[in-house]
Amino acid sequence: MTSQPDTSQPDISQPAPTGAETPRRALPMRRPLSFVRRSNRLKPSYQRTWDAALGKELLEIPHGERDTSVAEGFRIDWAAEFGRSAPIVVEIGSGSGEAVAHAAAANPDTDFLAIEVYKPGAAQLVSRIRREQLSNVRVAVANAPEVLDQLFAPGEVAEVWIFFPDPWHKKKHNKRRLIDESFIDRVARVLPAGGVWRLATDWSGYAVQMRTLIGASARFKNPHAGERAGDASPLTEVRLHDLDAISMGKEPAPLELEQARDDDGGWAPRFPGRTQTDFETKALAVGRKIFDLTFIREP
Ligand SMILES: C[S@@+](CC[C@H](N)C(=O)[O-])C[C@H]1O[C@@H](n2cnc3c(N)ncnc32)[C@H](O)[C@@H]1O
Repeated sequence: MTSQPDTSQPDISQPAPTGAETPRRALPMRRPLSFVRRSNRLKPSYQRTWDAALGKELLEIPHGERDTSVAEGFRIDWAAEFGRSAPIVVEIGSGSGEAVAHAAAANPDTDFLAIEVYKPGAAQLVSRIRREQLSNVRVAVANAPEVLDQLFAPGEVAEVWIFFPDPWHKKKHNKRRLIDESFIDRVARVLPAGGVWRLATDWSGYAVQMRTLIGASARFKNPHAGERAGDASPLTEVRLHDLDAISMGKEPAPLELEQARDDDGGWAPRFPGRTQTDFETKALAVGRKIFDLTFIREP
């Protein structure tokens, strides 16, 4: 079902500028995509919903050279789009939108933008939004780094959520991971001081990468630094039994307690606003552990 990744894309490896004085800008550079291009074909019923929602719940985004890019100069006035001024939560990689739809229904005073490149997933979300008559969600089918750069002014987003980003767990694919230094700068730009970045992953290597990279950024603070360390850390448990290998049906190579012990911790408690998606349910069913992280934008 999957085709070869499109590598003819803008490189987004350069840090985006940050700070209240920083304007929006697009970065036409080269970097591997964090997603593999899959079939965009929709079932007829979803196609009908898609057509009806285009320009309404489904943002009509003019694309550049790729169908997932955002055309240079395209902007959205969010207050006009939602018909009000309310905090905006951006969920990146929404999949079929279980989490964002659930959160939008529970938080009618907050506006939500779901960003997803996979059209059939976005179509499911659009269908859900219409079925549940949620007026506070919009869907952007485009590459998330470009959406952040071009569609938001500095400090315009109250929270950024990324739950279960594609793990790209093979070493040779690690460079495709969405969360790297340049992406951290992008998120920092759109959040105001005190803004919140919530993440979750079921892949311990990616969890450590997030904890290390974002934790090292002067722009973010981990409000749970040092918490859930040692025996209380999910990382200790994963390493001790090599749960990642077991969950993939591979021969485990468990570590001795001394090497397995995660003395750093820093894991957040499960964010109560994050509903359990099918994706997480499947991960738990094969014995994977979930890592939650929260970071606060520093002034
Ligand atoms: C593993 S799925 C998780 C879906 C959902 N968050 C959940 O918990 O069920 C990751 C999603 O991120 C999307 N994605 C990956 N890179 C993206 C990007 N650069 N921009 C937008 N979506 C992206 C993928 O298409 C995929 O649907």
